[in-house]
Amino acid sequence: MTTVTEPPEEDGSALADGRPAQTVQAPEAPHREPARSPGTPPPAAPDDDTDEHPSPPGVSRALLGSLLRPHKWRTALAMGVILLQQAAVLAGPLLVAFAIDRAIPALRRDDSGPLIAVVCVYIVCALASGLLQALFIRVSARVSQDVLLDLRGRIFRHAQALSLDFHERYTSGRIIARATSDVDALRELLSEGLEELIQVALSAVYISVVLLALDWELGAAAAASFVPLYFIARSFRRRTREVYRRTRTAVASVIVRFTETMNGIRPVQAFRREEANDKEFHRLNSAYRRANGDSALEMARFVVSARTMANAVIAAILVWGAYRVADGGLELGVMAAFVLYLRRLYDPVDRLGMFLNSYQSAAAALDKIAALLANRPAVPEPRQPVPLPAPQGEEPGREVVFDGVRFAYREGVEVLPRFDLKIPAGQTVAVVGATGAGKSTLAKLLVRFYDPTGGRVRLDGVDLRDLETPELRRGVVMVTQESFLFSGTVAENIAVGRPDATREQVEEAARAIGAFDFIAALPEGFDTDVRKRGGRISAGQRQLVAFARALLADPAVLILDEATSSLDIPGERAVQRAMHTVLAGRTAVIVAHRLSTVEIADRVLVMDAGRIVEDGRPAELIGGTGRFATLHRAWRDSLV
Ligand SMILES: Nc1ncnc2c1ncn2[C@@H]1O[C@H](COP(=O)(O)OP(=O)(O)OP(=O)(O)O)[C@@H](O)[C@H]1O
Repeated sequence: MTTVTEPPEEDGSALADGRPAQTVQAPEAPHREPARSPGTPPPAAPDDDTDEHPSPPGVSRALLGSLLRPHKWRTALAMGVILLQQAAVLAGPLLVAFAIDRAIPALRRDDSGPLIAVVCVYIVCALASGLLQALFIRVSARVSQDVLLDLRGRIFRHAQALSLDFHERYTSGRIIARATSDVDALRELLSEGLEELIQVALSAVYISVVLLALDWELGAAAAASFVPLYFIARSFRRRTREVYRRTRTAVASVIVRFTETMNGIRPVQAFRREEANDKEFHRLNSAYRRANGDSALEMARFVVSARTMANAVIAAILVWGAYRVADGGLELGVMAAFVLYLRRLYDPVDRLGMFLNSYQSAAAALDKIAALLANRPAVPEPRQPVPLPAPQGEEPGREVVFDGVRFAYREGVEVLPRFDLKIPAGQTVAVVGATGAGKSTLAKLLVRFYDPTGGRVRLDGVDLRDLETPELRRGVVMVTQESFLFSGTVAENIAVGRPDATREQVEEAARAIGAFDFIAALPEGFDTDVRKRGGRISAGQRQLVAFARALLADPAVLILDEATSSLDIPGERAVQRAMHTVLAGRTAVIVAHRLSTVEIADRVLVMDAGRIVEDGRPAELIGGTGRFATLHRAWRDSLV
């Protein structure tokens, strides 16, 4: 890869043993950055946070069901509690009616018993309502927190297990958006919205029953007013579906741009991209604001229509009720209770609006999350795994064969038209060629980041597709050009290659590679945290740590996607020596950028447009008249 990529800052990822773990280092940066000016974050995603596989109808619901199912008893308990709580709250107006129509006349007859009784019941109801509300909040909060914990875990595990192919198109910013702002939208629904809905729905049912019991004619008129309210809510839901989707997409774009700019902060500053990035960020941020504004406008419309309708109903019932009281057909206390209940019936209209707001937002978010979770790894686990044959001899190396391999990243654009290659066990092959010739693609197929579109890649005769991931991971290891450090200590970073390694083995690997001395000189030696001050190590030292990792992993096949960043001469020598150690006895493929590296190879392959155009021992090719000889001569002349 000849594009000069900045060695990335160490990621914050904790040491994790996830797929694709065939690398002892992180997989390559999620997206290649082909033809774009340096410092510009990738053009992907900002306006197109559309999922290639939108979740089919019902998938979001199924996801929600699967999240709630394990908590069905606690959910039922929360429902029971809120039912009782609402009963306690709604007893209030009934008690007022009783006090007016029964207790006060009784007091006039010097009988204070009913008033004392009604006051006692009122106090008990108020206390019970408070306690039950607290219990409901506790139970429902636990359910919602558990659901969110589960969901965040699913997103993380799933994204980590998806193949490189997925990560190259989805971008890490979008995954972060799914796991943060989308999960947050669901949290709002679960922790606040659902409580609102349950309270609104229950109080509507209770109040309707009480109203019907108080006076069935007025009650029926009040209940009938739900019909237009239902239609108003339905039309709000329909109209706003698109607006809320737009909001989710817009917030994802903002997060994507933010994370990508910060990840590439060095080229951004080096190429003075700040102003251009500012403008672009402002555009995306404004789109987010517009989308939020649109949803707030729709909310306002809903609340105004629902409130107007509710007030019209209350006014009509007041007039009708007043006539009936005047006629003596209705007691004044009943009329007062009726109006109080009616107020309570329509007061939650705003809360219904809040619920619909969080519901729409959560539905759009859940849709996005479900679409992400619907992605299947492009390199699936084998149905009937085949074990690798027992190693022949002492050396770890195994034979690698590319057998009629064809490969295309995109349909119709073949990068490897037909590729045949046999690498005997223990051989070190250096692959050279112009940029875009297909060298890294070859490496990616060998580590099974992708499966070939035709033909097969075999390791000791076994198709890579038939190998279980742990076996493939043990057998083939790739050291990518970014010497990636996970957060943790230097020792932990080396042990990524073999998590069960002892401290002695870790130190032994470092010693063999020639990294022991500089690690021992760090403030806390092998226990130095690579992300803390003093733990920062140079690019060459990172490469040595990466080699120690690979040595400890002890794979049969090692792929080195060589770094292009130039090291100083002593640094380069140290890396070369380490390379000798780590390659000994293994089958190795080096995507070589330094011609000095080629000299340590047993064989050189010159690639052009996905084909091998020269193949031979370094000395043979250098002595010949082909492309490699020309290239080598030019390099040697440049050294003089
Ligand atoms: N993820 C991808 N999606 C689509 N096309 C890709 C992808 N990765 C590589 N390509 C294309 O495949 C071809 C081979 O790329 P590859 O990275 O294998 O070349 P390379 O020889 O390693 O080049 P370089 O030395 O510049 O890294 C190029 O045309 C490249 O644009």
